[in-house]
Amino acid sequence: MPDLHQPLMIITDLDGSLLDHHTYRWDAATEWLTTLRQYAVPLVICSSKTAAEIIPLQKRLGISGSPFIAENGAVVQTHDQQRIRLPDNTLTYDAICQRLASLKTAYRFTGFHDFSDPEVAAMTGLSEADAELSRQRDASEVIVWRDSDEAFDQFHDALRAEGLALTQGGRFWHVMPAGSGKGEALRWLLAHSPGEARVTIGLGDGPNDAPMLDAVDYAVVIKGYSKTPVTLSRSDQQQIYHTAHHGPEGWREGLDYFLTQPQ
Ligand SMILES: O=C(O)[C@@H](COP(=O)(O)O)O[C@H]1O[C@H](CO)[C@@H](O)[C@H](O)[C@H]1O
Repeated sequence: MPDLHQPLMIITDLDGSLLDHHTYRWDAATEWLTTLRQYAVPLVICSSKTAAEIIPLQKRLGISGSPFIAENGAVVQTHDQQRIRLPDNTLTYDAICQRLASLKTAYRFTGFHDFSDPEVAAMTGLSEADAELSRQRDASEVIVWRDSDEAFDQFHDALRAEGLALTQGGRFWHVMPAGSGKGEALRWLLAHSPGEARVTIGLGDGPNDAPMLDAVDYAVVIKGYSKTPVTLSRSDQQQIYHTAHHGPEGWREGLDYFLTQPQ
């Protein structure tokens, strides 16, 4: 079991994990946030939210300046505040939107690019100001699917042919460059982090968190609301914990499980 006296790193998803799925509050996690600060354990956000959303949130969480993973792994900000797009720093948001626009004649879907701030606010429960931050995307698009299941499979193939990948968050589908993802981004960030190797604990609730939860030493699968289960490829069951609670209560439960058990 990991313990607070060894070099640790916590990697966390936001919506439905550290943040409540509906209210975006994190009250149940505050005690652990204080403890992690006391022990100087880095807390790395790994979310499908944008950098524009994550930076003010880091400030409110007291972790400003920490590296983070945004847009499902298509964007990474390093310890020295360099922001890069993965996998190869080339595919911009505009380029992704252009490729998606070419598929709009064949399939029915709507992206954050096409919605207004009030529309995104109404779908998500974010304020209009926060919805605006969620629409400041650098390297991935969020979409609402409006076509049939059959068309969805063909759409997925068409995306692959365009060099794009698809993943599912708690609320939305996300289109990003092929080869990017939360797991790839975490591996990249760990490889580019200075200092000693750290034992990693990851927490997430959605199918898009699975690659991140496969890439950490200890995985907390937080009870989510998505109908799609979180399926991990790893088989080391002793290093995986499934919570009974949703959101920040589950987040607290997961850290309690791995960090407060007698050694
Ligand atoms: O797809 C979704 O359900 C969420 C998931 O975000 P996480 O990876 O769970 O932090 O992300 C989208 O919606 C959020 C609002 O509910 C926005 O804040 C994000 O920018 C957007 O990517």
